Amino acid sequence: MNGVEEEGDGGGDQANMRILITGGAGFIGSHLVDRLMRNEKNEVIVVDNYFTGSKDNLKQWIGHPRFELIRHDVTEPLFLEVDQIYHLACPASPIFYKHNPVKTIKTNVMGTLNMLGLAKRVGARILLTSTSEVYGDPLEHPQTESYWGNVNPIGVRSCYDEGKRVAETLMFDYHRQHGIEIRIARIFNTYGPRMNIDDGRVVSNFIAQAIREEPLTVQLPGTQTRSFCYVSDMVDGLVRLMDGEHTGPINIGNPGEFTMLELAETVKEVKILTVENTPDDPRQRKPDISKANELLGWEPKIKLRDGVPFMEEDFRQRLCVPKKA
Ligand SMILES: NC(=O)c1ccc[n+]([C@@H]2O[C@H](COP(=O)([O-])OP(=O)(O)OC[C@H]3O[C@@H](n4cnc5c(N)ncnc54)[C@H](O)[C@@H]3O)[C@@H](O)[C@H]2O)c1
Ligand SMILES: O=c1ccn([C@@H]2O[C@H](COP(=O)(O)OP(=O)(O)O[C@H]3OC[C@@H](O)[C@H](O)[C@H]3O)[C@@H](O)[C@H]2O)c(=O)[nH]1
Repeated sequence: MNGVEEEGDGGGDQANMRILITGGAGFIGSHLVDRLMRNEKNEVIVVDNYFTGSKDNLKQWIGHPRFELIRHDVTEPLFLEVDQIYHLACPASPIFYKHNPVKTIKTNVMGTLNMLGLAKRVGARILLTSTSEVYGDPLEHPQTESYWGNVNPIGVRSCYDEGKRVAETLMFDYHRQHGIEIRIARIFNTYGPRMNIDDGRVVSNFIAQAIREEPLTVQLPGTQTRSFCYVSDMVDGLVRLMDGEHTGPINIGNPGEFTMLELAETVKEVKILTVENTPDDPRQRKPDISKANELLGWEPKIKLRDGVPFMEEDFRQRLCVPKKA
């Protein structure tokens, strides 16, 4: 995939696993589909409402006998027979999740409740893709899983970060009360091919702007930091977590930390335009990944400077802008 050699057999040692991926038409979800489909014992079902995802991301699998794609909104109940559920469905880019905050929190709360109900009915193991945003604007750095976070409960990001916090609570309550097998990944900023070109997240914005020869929009102050994980590393971490013995929550992310100004320089040395930021933007973010390392034997392999060119190549193809000789 995209110049990066992938590991593993697609996960799932057990014979003939039927695996549901909610949000599987999105960025991370579609790469997870590719990975799980490589194991011939896996049957993969994707449900997605196409809010931020696209059938195009799954075009190589449509019509495959072990693959099924269902248009469905996870805020509605779902009745299927599956062995594992990767529950990703939720808009992830701040511009999209703030666009309809009520729908975002419904997706996090009702969507997770519905998927837990499904897991309970059929005895499936369920993995939630939670987020580093549960740490809010963190007062501890780097962030370990034991940190409870610094989150504004009534801010414009709350539909997402508080939504994911409730989703984590629901996962643990179902686990304690009903014995459901749960896994929680706290994902840190992830990038790679297939991100929506107009997704609004910083890496996709900068790469699209550089290709279009537009100034890179660095939101003030520009010294805020993020840690960026390449998507193949992320998918590998998610599969290890699902197939391992630990509930989590476990941070999955790349600890390499960059300011937004440094990121702009990594993408390309072009003109930078500083623009206003939005409220409650976390000032710093970096995962402590000791737990993922010890419990899952996982660590990221792709450095930012190596991953960005794969994404640039994908964006150039989709924007039909070849690289200048
Ligand atoms: N990419 C990151 O940096 C990052 C970081 C932390 C957490 N996550 C989490 O990982 C998951 C996937 O993120 P992504 O980056 O691939 O985002 P994405 O927006 O590309 O994918 C989300 C998918 O969920 C679908 N979806 C949204 N609401 C739905 C609903 N109500 N019913 C059914 N489908 C719905 C969308 O159409 C899309 O296909 C999300 O849960 C996100 O919160 C991502
Ligand atoms: O064009 C841009 C876009 C964003 N930014 C800055 O880049 C930083 C990262 O912003 P993004 O929108 O990419 O993502 P955020 O880190 O704020 O949120 C993300 O966190 C983890 C996941 O849960 C989600 O994918 C998303 O909520 C912010 O400080 C933002 O101010 C820019 O400087 N310029």
